[in-house]
This record gives sequence, C-alpha cells and structure tokens, in this order.
Amino acid sequence: MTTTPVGAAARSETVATMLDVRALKKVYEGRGRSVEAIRDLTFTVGSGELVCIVGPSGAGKTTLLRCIAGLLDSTSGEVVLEGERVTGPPPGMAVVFQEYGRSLFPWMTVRQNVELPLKEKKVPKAERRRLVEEALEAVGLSDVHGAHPWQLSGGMQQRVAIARAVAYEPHLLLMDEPFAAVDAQTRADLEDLVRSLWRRLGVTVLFVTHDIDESVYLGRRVIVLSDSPTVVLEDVVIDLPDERDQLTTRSLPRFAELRAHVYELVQRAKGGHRPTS
Ligand SMILES: Nc1ncnc2c1ncn2[C@@H]1O[C@H](COP(=O)(O)OP(=O)(O)OP(=O)(O)O)[C@@H](O)[C@H]1O
Repeated sequence: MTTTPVGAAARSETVATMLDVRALKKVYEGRGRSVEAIRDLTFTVGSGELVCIVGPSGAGKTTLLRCIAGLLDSTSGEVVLEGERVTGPPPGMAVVFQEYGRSLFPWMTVRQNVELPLKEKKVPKAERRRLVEEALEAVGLSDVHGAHPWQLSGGMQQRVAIARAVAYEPHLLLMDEPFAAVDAQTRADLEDLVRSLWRRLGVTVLFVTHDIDESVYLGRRVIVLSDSPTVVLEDVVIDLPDERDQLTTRSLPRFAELRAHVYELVQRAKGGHRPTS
C-alpha cells in the first residue's frame, strides 16, 4: 500500500495547459439583489487530464462550467482555453449536460442527433459519416442509429449525448453531472465508458459531480469547492492506478482513504469553512 499522504496537488510542469481559470468571480445581479456565486477560483487543467469538480449543492459548479463554456460572462477574472481567452462558446469544446432528455432532439434519429453539430461545423459529408459511425461504435450504440431518442432508455440516451460530444472531436469535454439521472448500474457502466473514451481519445475532461465516490473513481485530480461564495478548498491528487475497474479500484485501501478525505472536505465546505492558506 502506498504511503503517499493525501494532500494538495503539486502542478506538473511537463503537461501543457489546456484550461486556465484565473481569479474567476461571478456575481449575479438582478432586481435590487446580488448573489456572489463565485468569489475567486483559480486552477488549471493540463492537456489530456481528467479532472473532477465536487462541492456542496449551490457551490457554483454549474455557474463555473457555464463561464468555462462561454455561455455566461464572468464578473471579473478570466478563462483561457488553449491560450485564447474565452468570450463565447469556443470551437474546441463540447458539453454533456445532466438533462439528456432535453439535450437531444426527439424528432431526429440517433444518427441525426450525433451528426448535427458536425453539420454546423461544416464537416464534409464523408467525414461526418465516419465520425458519427466511430462515435456510436465507441459508446456501443451502432445498432440503434436509426432509432429516435424516446425509443431508448435513459442510459442509452446519455450515451447518444456522449457520442455527439465525442464525434465533435473536442479538445476539452465538459460534463455537468451527466449521470445524476440514471440508475446505479447504468451509472457505473457510463463511468467506465468515460474513462475508456478518455484513455483512448486523449481528450481533456472536466467532470462536475455531486458524487464523491464517482469523483475519486474517475479523476486524476478532484478539485473540491467551498460553499458559495466559492473558492477552491483543495486540489486533491488521486494517485490510484490508471487501470481502474469498479470492483478492484473501489476496494483498494487507498480509494477508501481518498474518498474519506474528499468527503471530509465537502463536509467542511458545507460548514462554511474556507481554505487555510
Ligand atoms: N441565474 C441566476 N441568478 C441568480 N442567482 C443564481 C443564478 N444561477 C445560480 N444562482 C445562484 O448562484 C449560486 C450557485 O449556483 P449553481 O447552480 O452554480 O451551483 P451548483 O453548485 O451547480 O448547485 P447544485 O449542486 O445544486 O446543482 C447559488 O446560490 C444560486 O442560487
């Protein structure tokens, strides 16, 4: 068993930075009332990393992802993706939301749903065909390409949403609690799907979840957010082997240590604690 202490992440200088969030602050203003959702968030995600974000409900996770996705303006600070400041939805990014039911078009087939962003990106037809086929195969849905989303289970619909994101060949894949609405068994399968796609495609993934076990199982790092107004409470290195499976990994003593550590941090965050440094 490893004796590495559970602790804050040391930044690796050898990995190129994909995403740089600098002193991000977001205050919602409206009707004589202002809500400081995010106070000061600074972190980076290296190219090819899989980083999870956890924090108490209302910690500003969705607000953060919306700022990163260029869907929401920050109050101050900045988001830099591959060296370019984000001022609107950037071309190299795809997002998978929790509400797969609302993110897929019910009148389109699975294939048409996956193909749509590629058409908008003006990818030539033959290339589109190849990308759609590869993506559907990667998520195990080649045989249902002609079906409509409403003919599929929730887990299958979320696979379609993942295929659509993957076909787009994003450099950064943002996932906002993507498995919150599926059953536990499907969730485990989808977690393994994300890990296998990440390892195979080398895409950078930023994954927001409520689920502490899920964050430790998936991530190489887990960034724990404080209660709102939000700061980074701790950036935890998940030093588990890259080969992971639901049974073996989750029974490792190190997994239990890391889970306990992240759990304790989230509990502290709920109590309104701020980082000590
Ligand atoms: N459009 C908005 N206008 C005003 N306040 C908002 C708006 N959206 C979010 N907030 C507030 O900002 C804070 C952070 O919300 P956000 O949805 O980003 O948190 P979250 O961590 O994603 O929550 P959850 O885990 O419950 O989904 C909350 O206090 C919320 O009430």
